[in-house]
Amino acid sequence: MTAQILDGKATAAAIKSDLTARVAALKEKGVTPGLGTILVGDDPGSQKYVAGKHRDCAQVGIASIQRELPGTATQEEIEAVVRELNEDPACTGYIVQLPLPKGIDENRILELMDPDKDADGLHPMNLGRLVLNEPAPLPCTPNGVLTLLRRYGVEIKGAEVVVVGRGVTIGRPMPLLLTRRSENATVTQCHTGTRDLSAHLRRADIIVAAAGSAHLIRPEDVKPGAAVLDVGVSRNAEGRIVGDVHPGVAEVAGWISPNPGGVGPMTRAQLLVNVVEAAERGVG
Ligand SMILES: Nc1nc(=O)c2c([nH]1)NC[C@@H]1CN(c3ccc(C(=O)N[C@@H](CCC(=O)O)C(=O)O)cc3)C=[N+]21
Repeated sequence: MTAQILDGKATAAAIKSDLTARVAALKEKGVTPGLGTILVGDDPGSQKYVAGKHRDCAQVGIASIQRELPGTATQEEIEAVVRELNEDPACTGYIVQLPLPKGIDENRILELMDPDKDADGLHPMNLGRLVLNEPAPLPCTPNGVLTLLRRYGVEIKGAEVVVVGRGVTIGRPMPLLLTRRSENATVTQCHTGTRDLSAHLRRADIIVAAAGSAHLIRPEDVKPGAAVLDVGVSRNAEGRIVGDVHPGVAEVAGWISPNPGGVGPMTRAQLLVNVVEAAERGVG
């Protein structure tokens, strides 16, 4: 058996085409959504991701606001740019590209953001709203995973889901999304302190691998027919992306998300969704 591909690139393209029409409708009402990005330092990976986000914006008609600071920027200098975007009416949503340089208090920066302009869904107010089941912009990567599963008809209701990882962007919010009444999955969260990871994985109908550990998920760990989402990003000696999922898993799984071409493009698409929804709330 060879797994069906959960094609994030194609799904993101479909989402962007839907958003293009919604942005055009907003513009007719006199509202142009604008995505801001704050990038600190010159990490080539971060530069590439941010450039991709602005390319997406151009495709769907969202205005781009780019702020770049040197890696030597102080806490106060970054906070001044956050305040500026909070005040800027042309900026309807923005992100602070993570990670920030060593010595910068990341959480303080996030807390300073206007939660209504939080395009990532990572502001503590919005994470709190998610816990409380209140409407909030959803964290982009977990929401991208969910959208991909829905798009391909993977049964989530009643499914045993294993989330591997407990990072703030994926591991921690993912179970919150999956256990809402609208999803009704049963979730096990595994991490580096898990005693027998394979035992948990082998029972899973859906695996969300967000550990950042190259080829952690091996074919013998996967129940035949399971859906496997590869969220991890490591790089090999040549600088190529290596995911958390061993290539042999494709022979066992029922569905698999490629990496690259899976969850990454979905993350970017959900970011645009958050920006457009925030602008629509402003209009409606
Ligand atoms: N505030 C903040 N928000 C983020 O959403 C955020 C962040 N900080 N910091 C870093 C991570 C990483 N991230 C990715 C987004 C898209 C791809 C993506 O589109 N990847 C392509 C390939 C890109 C390549 O070839 O390098 C793919 O998977 O097909 C990857 C990674 C968002 N992040």
